[in-house]
Amino acid sequence: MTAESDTLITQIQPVLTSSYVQIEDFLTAEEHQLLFKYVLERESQFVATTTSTNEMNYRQSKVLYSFPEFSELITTRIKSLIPDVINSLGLPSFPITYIESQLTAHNDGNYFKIHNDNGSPETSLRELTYVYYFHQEPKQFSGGELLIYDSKIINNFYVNSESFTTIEPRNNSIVFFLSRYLHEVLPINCPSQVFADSRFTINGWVNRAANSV
Ligand SMILES: O=C(O)CCC(=O)C(=O)O
Ligand SMILES: [Fe+2]
Repeated sequence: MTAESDTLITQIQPVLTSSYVQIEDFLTAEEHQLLFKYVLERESQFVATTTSTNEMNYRQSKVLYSFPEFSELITTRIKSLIPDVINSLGLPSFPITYIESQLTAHNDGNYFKIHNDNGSPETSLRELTYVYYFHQEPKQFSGGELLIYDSKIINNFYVNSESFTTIEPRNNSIVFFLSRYLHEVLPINCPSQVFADSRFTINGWVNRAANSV
């Protein structure tokens, strides 16, 4: 196919607007405080993140993969919100098998470039992405907005359109969106570079049953 016909196809595809839900006050003040303390005590257990494609310079942040004391609380609460979230996003309901979770810290200069969350065989059952944001008050970083791109379908693939929605990583809020949406985390500016001043998240994926569509 020529570059010219490529351009033509790009131009005629309709833009599919991405939708998302952001819910404030996801944890109680006490839970939020306990979580923050828990994270600070485990700084040494955080490791550098990688991506499933192992591409260089695609993602920079730290992650804690095991935090049973909180992952249980978070996933239980997410399960109770799912019917409302699915409704708000205008999705048909789907059978949920399991919910993944990880805990990340973005500090000065960290970022996550444009990607989707279910593009490989191991991740193809991820239907919904959630991101719970928490940080120290007053906030000690700027940047780190989440951009969710609108889509177009080209040659049977979802690709990002140029338009996007900017989401503020608001303390104690949780965001839900479709895992297939292209999204990115803009670079964080955290002048102190102190771990406690990071942009923290508990984020993960709601997986559907293998035989559901
Ligand atoms: O931290 C965020 O806002 C999004 C993180 C993300 O896209 C991911 O972990 O896949
Ligand atoms: Fe993502």
